[in-house]
Amino acid sequence: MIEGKNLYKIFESGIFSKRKIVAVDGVDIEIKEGETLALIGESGSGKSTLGRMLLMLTEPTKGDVIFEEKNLTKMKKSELRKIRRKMQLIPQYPDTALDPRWTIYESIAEPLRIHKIADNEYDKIKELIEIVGLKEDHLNRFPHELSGGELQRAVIARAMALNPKFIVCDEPTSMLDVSVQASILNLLMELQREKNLSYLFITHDLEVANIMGHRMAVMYAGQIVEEGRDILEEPLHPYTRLLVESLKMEEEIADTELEIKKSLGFVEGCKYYNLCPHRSEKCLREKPPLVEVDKNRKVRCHLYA
Ligand SMILES: Nc1ncnc2c1ncn2[C@@H]1O[C@H](COP(=O)(O)OP(=O)(O)OP(=O)(O)O)[C@@H](O)[C@H]1O
Repeated sequence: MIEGKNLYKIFESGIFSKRKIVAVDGVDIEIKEGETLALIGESGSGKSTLGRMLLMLTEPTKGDVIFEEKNLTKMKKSELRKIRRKMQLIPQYPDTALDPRWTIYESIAEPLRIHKIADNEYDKIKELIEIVGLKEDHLNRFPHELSGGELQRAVIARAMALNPKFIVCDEPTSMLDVSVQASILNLLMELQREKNLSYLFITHDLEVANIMGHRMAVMYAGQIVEEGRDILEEPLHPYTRLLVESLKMEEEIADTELEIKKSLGFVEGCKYYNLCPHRSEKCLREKPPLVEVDKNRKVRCHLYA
């Protein structure tokens, strides 16, 4: 469905002495219909640049992008514009994807208007926000009046407006709380099942990559160093092995910290519990509220609650 062949992107920076940055260094990549390829790698390894090249938002320095058997790199701008509606981007920061001066309704309506779609615009938009789990009431709000999770749902609704076939999800949940993250990942998986979407899912989180990806590709310094299924169970490249080992170490550290906290009775309750001469059972179990003892003084202690 979409393929990148021998893709390179070389950026030039600096005004006087031009410095070349090889962001993507000869990548071959293929994503099939209904498939998610999870792309992992550290910051600066070229993941976003590769994603943007597949969408032709960043022009490749060299190489080809083939989408539904058409070579996008050889297309005229006018032809490309028609194809673009089938390819969308869900970015890391949902607030940058929506105009802060527009209501959510206007933001979702914009692509429909540009592509002159939907006679019954309101019904179409209402249907879209219901699909992503928002309510009609959200439509008249501005982006700053929505939570991070709601905002990302609105961005997904906008991306879905033109019935895309391929979506680059660029760290779509990394700015969200863990509980909200899970619901957005579930929504993306549901949409994929219903609409047979293909995703390039960019993340630096191995666990998220493992949940989302049918296959995984590991990127390092602009190159794909390992690709395939079950990579985390049996990593081959030394860099992938290092990533998997650090994940295991992080999990072990988190488990140990939790055990220590539990043994100290610190999981909930008062942070000063261990040292406090006035501690009680309640202090161990319940986090004390910050109470106003008089007009000029507040204290976080159960003795005053
Ligand atoms: N427009 C640009 N001009 C110059 N250099 C750029 C540009 N965009 C990206 N780069 C450089 O290309 C390299 C790859 O950047 P890219 O954003 O693709 O990495 P990434 O893996 O997505 O990182 P992150 O996870 O932090 O988003 C980096 O060295 C970056 O500084």
